[in-house]
Order: sequence, then C-alpha cells, then structure tokens
Amino acid sequence: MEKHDERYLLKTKGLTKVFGPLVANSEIDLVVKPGSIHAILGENGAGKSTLMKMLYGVYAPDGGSIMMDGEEVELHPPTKARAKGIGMVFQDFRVVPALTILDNIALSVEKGFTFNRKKLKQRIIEISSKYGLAVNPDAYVWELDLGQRQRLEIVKVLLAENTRIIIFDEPTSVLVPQEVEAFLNMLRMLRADGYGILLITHKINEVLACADQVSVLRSGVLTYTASKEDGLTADQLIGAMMGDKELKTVEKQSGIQTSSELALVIKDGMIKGDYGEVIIQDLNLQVRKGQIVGVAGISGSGQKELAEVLFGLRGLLKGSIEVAGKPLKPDVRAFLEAGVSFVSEDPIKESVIPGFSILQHMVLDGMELKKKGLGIDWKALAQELEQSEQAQALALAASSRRADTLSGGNVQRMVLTRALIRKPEVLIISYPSRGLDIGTTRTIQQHLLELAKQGTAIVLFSEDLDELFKLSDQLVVLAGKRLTSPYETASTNAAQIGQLMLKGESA
Ligand SMILES: Nc1ncnc2c1ncn2[C@@H]1O[C@H](COP(=O)(O)OP(=O)(O)OP(=O)(O)O)[C@@H](O)[C@H]1O
Repeated sequence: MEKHDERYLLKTKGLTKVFGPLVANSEIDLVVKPGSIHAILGENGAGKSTLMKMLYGVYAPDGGSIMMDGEEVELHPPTKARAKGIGMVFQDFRVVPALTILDNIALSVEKGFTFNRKKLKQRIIEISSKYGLAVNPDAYVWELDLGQRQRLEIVKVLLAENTRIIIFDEPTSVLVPQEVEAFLNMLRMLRADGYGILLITHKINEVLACADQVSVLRSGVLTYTASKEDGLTADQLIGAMMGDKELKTVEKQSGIQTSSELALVIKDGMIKGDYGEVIIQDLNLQVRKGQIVGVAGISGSGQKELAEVLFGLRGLLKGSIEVAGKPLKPDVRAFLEAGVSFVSEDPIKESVIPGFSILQHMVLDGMELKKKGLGIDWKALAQELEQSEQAQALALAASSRRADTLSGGNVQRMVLTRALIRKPEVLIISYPSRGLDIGTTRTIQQHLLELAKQGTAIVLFSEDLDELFKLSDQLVVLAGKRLTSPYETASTNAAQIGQLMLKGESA
C-alpha cells in the first residue's frame, strides 16, 4: 500500500511536446490527486492546452512519461485516455446540433447501435440532478445556449465508464456570471466524490475560490507550483505567470467630453432571428464619436444578432441604420468602407481560415497591399504589420504563423490587432477579453479607451459587468426583446443593470 500523501491518480515525469522548432511543453512534472482541484495557469500560448491534450491523448508526447496506478501508461489516442478514466470538456463543444441531448450522449457512451433509451435517460437525469447540471434529455442541441451545451458535455464525461480525472479547458469563458458560481459548486461536489479535476483558467478569483493545487506554466516550462495550504494569493499567482512584466491598471479618465457628432444611429429597428422570430423590436441606438456604449444582457438576448446588424451581416426588418449620417444597406463592404470594424463573438470559428497565415488574414481583411513588380511585396507587408504599434502592444505572434495552429488567446490577439490596426471610425466588439490572459486583457482594455479618445465610436458587448463599467460611457441593456434607453455609467450601478438584464425596463 502506498502512503496516503503519495496517493495520486496520474503523475507525469519530464513530459515534453514540440511543434517543429517550438517547444510547447518542456519536461513537465505534474501530479493529479484524487478529490482535488488542480488549476493550471499561464499566459496565452504558455502551453496549457498542449499539456492537457497530452493527458487526454490528443497528442502523443515527444518525451517523458505518464504514470497511472503505479505503471507507465500510453494515453494517445483519446480512446485510450478515456479507457483509463480521463475525460475532457473542451472549449469548443463536440456535439451534434441536429440531435437531442439523449442521442448525443448515446453516441458517445453506448458501444453498440442499440441502447436502452429509457435506462440512459434515467441515468442522465440522475447524474445531472446529483451535480446540479440542469439538462433536459429531450431538448435538441441546437436549441441550447453555451452554458447548457457545456452541461451536456459534462454529463457525457460523467456517464462514461470509470471516469476519474476530468480536464476543463477554460470552462467559465462561455458562462454568464450567474452560471459561474453554480459551476464552481459543481466542481466542489465532484471533488468531494473523489474526482481529480484539472482546471485551465485565466480567472484568478476562480482559482482562489476553489483550487487545492496550482501549477503555472511559462513558455512551456512549469515554473511554479503551490497548494492551498501554502496560502494562495492573487499577487503571488499573477507574479508567477507574468514574471518581471508589470500588470497595468486600466482607468478611464473622468470628465472627458465626447463629441456631439453622431457616428452610428439605429432608428425604430426590428431584428429577426435565424428562424424568422422577432429578436429585438423598437430598437433605437445612438453612439457618438469617441463614445463607448456598453451592451449588457443575459446571453442569448439578441447580442449576436444586434452585433451582426451593426456590421451589415444581417439586415434590419424595419427601421434604418446610419453610419456618419449615411444610411447603409446590409452589405459588409459598405460598412467596411464607412470605417466600421468588427470583432465577432466567436473568432476561432468565424475568423480563422485553415491553412492561412496571420498575414494572409490581415490582407483578406483589407490591409493595404504593397506592390513589387507584378506581385505583392509580402516581406514589406510582414514588416509593416509586425512593427505596428498594435501588433507590438498585443504581442502578436509572427506574421508567417498559420492561424489555425495558434492558441485560443493568440487567435483573439490576431483578431483584435486586425480590428485595431484599421483605426476604425466605428468599432463593434464582442467579448474582447474572452480567452485572454490577465495582462493582455488590461492591454486591450487600455487600447479601447485610447481608440475612443482618438474619436472612434465603440459598441462593446460583454458579459463581464466589471469590464462594461470600467470602459463604457453609457450602458444599454438587452432584455425582453428590447434595448433599454442609455444609462450614464457614472450614475448607475451593477444592481440596477442586473435588474434590467433580468426584467428589462418594464421592471
Ligand atoms: N498544432 C499545433 N501546431 C503548431 N503549434 C502549436 C500547435 N498547437 C499549439 N501550438 C503552439 O504551442 C504553444 C502553446 O499553445 P497552447 O495552445 O498549449 O497554449 P495555451 O497556454 O493553452 O494558450 P491560451 O491561453 O491562449 O489558450 C503556442 O505557441 C501555440 O501556438
């Protein structure tokens, strides 16, 4: 028998993964204990997902070993990892939208083609009520919001035979603030039942709220480990992640007068959803030059549809939209020409073209071409991009890198650089800090304030109320198919905005 303090579910020794010349993970020693939550922290591109993907068998290690139950194991491909009891909840969900929750789960956990629907349904209900994971087995996946899809993934992992380690890759990035506490409670219940939890997150407060152990990666190396008994503090963890780099503070200068010139106006608009249903009606919105208007709302209240209207990707069913006093038809080219830039809510899915480099993405989005003879001077373009203030501030990866091999946070940096570099007249930006590490989050927030100071009108969609309050001059709320009138940020508070999010202005 091993001594109690030597108990572990999984242990790595010298685990290493390289991608060409890049050492993404270098000689990592990590221990996953039963009944514990182990947080993995690190800046964007530090190697967190790579490490987790080796433990879930997506990648075969290039060096080192993994031990389970006292012997060395091979976990690649994921079928082997799953057979050993390792489950992973990814950021992008692996579900079939056209099927119900029950059928999706049957596809992943049942071995044959026939299965006992009634029994499986019963098991889903049991497991989901045990851990507070409200899911309706008969609902279709396309009907579900991101939080519900995540719960489906978790149920799937829990129903798989002998799961004992569960890896979560930035789970709370898709959750609205009200769902985060319930999620952390669920993690605590899993811990109490003996599961070993690996949790990748950028949110220090979540780590402090629930982690038993913390490991920090920097440039592929595990540089810091600590446990709750050592007394974890935010400063210590941020220091371990950022090293000598300083964490900026972001503050909006008060008393700046925004111009009275209107940059963007929607009058009496109506927006329909993908199934012809009315999503927003009686829509009125005005954004002045240099003003940041934050849009709050519970997810799925029409944020995506409104953002698409503001970039010409979706038409208004009624009403009009004007940019700098000029009415525009729903046509992205016309919006681009009018100086509108757009950051969508899901950059990995919507903005990355497989096989294309960062530079090619920039050119496709309208970066001005430099001619050389009959061709394009790619070298000069690359230099211009890499030396730009925006690329440097956001530490954009090398412009020749293929965008589809970037880490999640680095894709977000690419999309943000692309939007900022155009010095837009109007910027429509959704969830700017999603997936970004804490240092980059502050940098992008500072950039948005600077951009507004220089006259850009910004519509900011965010689920993070702190971020909305920190950056916005005015707040509007989407609720009950309507957009509220604007509230001056300085004279409202989170409680009032929270009420509006739940009940709209009829409250
Ligand atoms: N398939 C791949 N091919 C080439 N390089 C890769 C591949 N996957 C990851 N990388 C690189 O390995 C490094 C580590 O990436 P990884 O996704 O593990 O970082 P991360 O810490 O999870 O970052 P983030 O917080 O941004 O998600 C990055 O430089 C990334 O670009």
